[in-house]
Amino acid sequence: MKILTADQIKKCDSATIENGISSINLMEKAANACVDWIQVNFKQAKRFLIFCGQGNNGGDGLAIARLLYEKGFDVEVFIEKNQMKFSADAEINFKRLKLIKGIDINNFSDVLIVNNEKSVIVDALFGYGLNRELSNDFKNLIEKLNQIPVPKISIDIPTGLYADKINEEESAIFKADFTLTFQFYKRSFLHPETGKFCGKIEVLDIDLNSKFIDEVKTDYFVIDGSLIRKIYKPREDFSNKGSFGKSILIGGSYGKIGAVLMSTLSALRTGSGLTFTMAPECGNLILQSQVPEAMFIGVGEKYVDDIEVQEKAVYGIGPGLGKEKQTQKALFDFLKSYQNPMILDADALNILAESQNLNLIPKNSVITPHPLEFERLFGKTQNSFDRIELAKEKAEELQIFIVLKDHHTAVITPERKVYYNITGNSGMAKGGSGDVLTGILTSLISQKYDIEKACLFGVWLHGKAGDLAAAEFSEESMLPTDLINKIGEVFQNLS
Ligand SMILES: NC(=O)C1=CN([C@@H]2O[C@H](COP(=O)(O)OP(=O)(O)OC[C@H]3O[C@@H](n4cnc5c(N)ncnc54)[C@H](O)[C@@H]3O)[C@@H](O)[C@H]2O)[C@H](O)CC1
Ligand SMILES: [K+]
Repeated sequence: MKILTADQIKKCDSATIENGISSINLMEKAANACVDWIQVNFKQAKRFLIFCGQGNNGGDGLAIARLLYEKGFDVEVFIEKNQMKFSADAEINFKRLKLIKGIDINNFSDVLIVNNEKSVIVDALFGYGLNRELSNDFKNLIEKLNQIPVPKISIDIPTGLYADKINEEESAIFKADFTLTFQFYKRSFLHPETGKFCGKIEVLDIDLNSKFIDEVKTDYFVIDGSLIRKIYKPREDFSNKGSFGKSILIGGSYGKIGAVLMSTLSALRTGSGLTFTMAPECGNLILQSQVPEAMFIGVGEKYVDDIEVQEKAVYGIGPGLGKEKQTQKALFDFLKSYQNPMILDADALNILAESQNLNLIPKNSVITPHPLEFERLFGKTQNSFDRIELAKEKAEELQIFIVLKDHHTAVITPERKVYYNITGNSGMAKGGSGDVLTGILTSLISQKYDIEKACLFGVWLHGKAGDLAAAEFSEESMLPTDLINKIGEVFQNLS
């Protein structure tokens, strides 16, 4: 799914309106989509307190108020009465609302303490039109609303957030439990500093012009299920273990054998035909007993001191590797003698960061840093939006894929495209999750998935398996090994 800027969404609205539907009917459609969702998800609610701005986001709110009232809910509307300068469509909806006797129209300043547990606050103050910091009046209102302990729904965007950039520090932002957004994810929903205000996101289809959406150029995408269905290749009949590639997972050191073990198991569960673990001898017994399907290649006693080059294999290097001098030398010797794409993770990235010898990374390789590893490799940035911009530069310069791990992991391609993943949960923020991802990616690439597609599929699969593990064990209790055991269920649901 494409992600558009506020400016592009505005153009998309115009293209939709030019092609038949009037702007007031488009607003009605948007409001109806919200009300349909609210009716299903807030059946028990009695009273909706709807806060409306004067632009089209406010217009949506005014229409939602009318429609909810018609469905039998109690509705109170809050507006800025002292200075009413509605947009044309908001004005029409305001007039329609005034005709209804049963809806109280209050001033923002009339908001009282709401302690009715069946009340819901709806934020329709500003949407993608926000283009400067909020005035103090709005800031105070938002701070007051944020304190009220009832469920909160934002229409299109939580007020105070921009669609596509980060806020100034200390901005007031409405803290939603649910954001009902029209047609597209907005970039701000996907970054940690801003996304935490959105709660659960529901994308509501309002049939915006599909020709415009197909043709509009963007570097930013969300990885959704329909994209994955196009990427997934069911296994062919009449195949053998040689048909599904050879994965070699390199890592482990004394005390950190579990990391490479988890990568190995993940590669197997993702379908790798032949799977090897290249690790120090101290890991042999553990690996052979825990993962008998994998083959063991001993390189060193307590740490990796050599990397063997094998034909037609895909290498995933780094989990539990450590940074011993000999290990560093082994990695550099390997990178100097081997030019095929590989997956580099964890200590392999830390070793590269310390040497700053990043040109040794073979073209089309995949690196999987978390934000701190990214910083060690490429330097500090001010915030996560800047980090993505730097990643685009580096992916292009080095001609590699960067899988930037975060709450919403982003895949950045050498062509500077950015794909945000929306599967996964905070139960995956635990040591070992990254090792699992390395195994999954190595396995998919060894099965001849195109590298970009392997990255998109891999991060999505990882998150999806994590969601299944959280559903069974809770986010607190789920382990990376539970996630590995759910990979199969994700494949079952795909086929
Ligand atoms: N395709 C869709 O997504 C549809 C969206 N709809 C809704 O329309 C809003 C966008 O409406 P717009 O009138 O362009 O902007 P806002 O309501 O967000 O803002 C109004 C207006 O306010 C001014 N402004 C900007 N920043 C500030 C500020 N800090 N303080 C005061 N005033 C400010 C500026 O001039 C804005 O234009 C979208 O989010 C949807 O909710 C349609 O209803 C259906 C199709
Ligand atoms: K809003």
